[in-house]
Amino acid sequence: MGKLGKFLQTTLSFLQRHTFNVFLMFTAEQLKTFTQHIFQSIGFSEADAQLAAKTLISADLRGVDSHGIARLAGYVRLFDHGRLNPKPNIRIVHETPSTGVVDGDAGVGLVVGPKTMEMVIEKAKNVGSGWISVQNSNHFGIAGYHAMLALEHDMIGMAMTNAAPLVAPTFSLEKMLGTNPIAVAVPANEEPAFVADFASTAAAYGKFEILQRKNLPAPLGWAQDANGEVTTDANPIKNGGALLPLGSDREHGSHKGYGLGSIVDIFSGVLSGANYGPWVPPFATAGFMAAAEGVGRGTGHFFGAMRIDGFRPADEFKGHMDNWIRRFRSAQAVEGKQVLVPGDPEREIEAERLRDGLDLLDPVVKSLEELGQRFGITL
Ligand SMILES: NC(=O)c1ccc[n+]([C@@H]2O[C@H](COP(=O)([O-])OP(=O)(O)OC[C@H]3O[C@@H](n4cnc5c(N)ncnc54)[C@H](O)[C@@H]3O)[C@@H](O)[C@H]2O)c1
Ligand SMILES: O=C(O)C[C@H](O)C(=O)O
Repeated sequence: MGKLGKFLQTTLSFLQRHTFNVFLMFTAEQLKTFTQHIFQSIGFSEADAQLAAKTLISADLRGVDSHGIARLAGYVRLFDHGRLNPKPNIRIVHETPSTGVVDGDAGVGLVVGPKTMEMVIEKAKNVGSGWISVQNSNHFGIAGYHAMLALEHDMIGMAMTNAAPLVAPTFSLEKMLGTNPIAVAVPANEEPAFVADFASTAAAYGKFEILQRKNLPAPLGWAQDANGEVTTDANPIKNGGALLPLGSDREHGSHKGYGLGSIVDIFSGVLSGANYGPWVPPFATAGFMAAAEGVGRGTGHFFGAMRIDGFRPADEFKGHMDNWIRRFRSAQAVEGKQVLVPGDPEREIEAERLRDGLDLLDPVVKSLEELGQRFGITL
């Protein structure tokens, strides 16, 4: 199709959406194809664009709306600012049989992550476990996607990353850490896997972005203002404030969230030679693109895989995981509630969204339409 044809198609789709308001449900496949084409438009190979799209849309499918296609424009902004290499040479630069450092060559973490997971899984196959710290990467989306890649190999998977400094450690007025998530995926047999995947802060920054899109305040305990006082500001960073570690304040255990976020930062940044703490380059948050002078290279991640049969026969372990999961789910619950196991909510949403498609908020659709117009791609 010529440029004019593409322009007309994109414009028609825009008019249809806004005139009849009928196209707000999307299938995951539709979003994946659109995302792949956008990544190809900025120079990704077809295979890398496909992989990046699969990683990104896994968030939308799992109900993690903060970290899916809503962030696509952000990744393109990284490219526009010269921070994202569309054709990276992702390679091990230092290793032992079980450990190593990968240089992400300024690629997107959505691709660096799964490729590094393949390397840790290979190491685990050979020597029982594999651990790789990554330097010179960019934002990798949801940590859970990467950790879960180990499951089909009867391995426990782990993934973590450091991120833009938006978080004030306990008693700090300065933003020193990212929202630094941790994911651990553990296989079971009859039951679906245990997948814990969360930021080391009271909430991921993406949850603030959702509140901003909906024009809603933030719950108390998520952020502090410029003076270190509690705030319900859904845009605390713009106004000089900061996000709070898991626990929110010292009395409720923020020192532990601060500790967890620091462990992630040290494993991902200091161990690999990436930037760490306040030097981690910003992601795509509007207005925070300029990278502070670095102490390392790019953003850092940390990945691990452990072979279950390095500990005990895999079937025996997975049988006990089934038992663990069932017992926790059947714990007596408070009125009107049910005890869940990490991974349960996302799996339920994924089944629904695969069946019914998924809805996107208007500002997200608008950002996709703008990308579509720019690159002549129809959503
Ligand atoms: N790439 C980055 O820089 C970055 C930074 C921060 C967060 N993230 C991602 O953002 C996403 C959201 O993070 P978050 O901190 O907002 O997560 P969250 O607070 O929504 O917690 C999600 C986790 O809690 C579990 N869960 C939810 N309800 C539960 C219940 N009742 N019982 C037991 N478990 C339950 C879920 O299964 C999941 O493991 C994650 O996927 C994370 O990896 C990425
Ligand atoms: O947005 C970031 O800088 C990090 C992360 O994706 C988050 O939502 O907390």
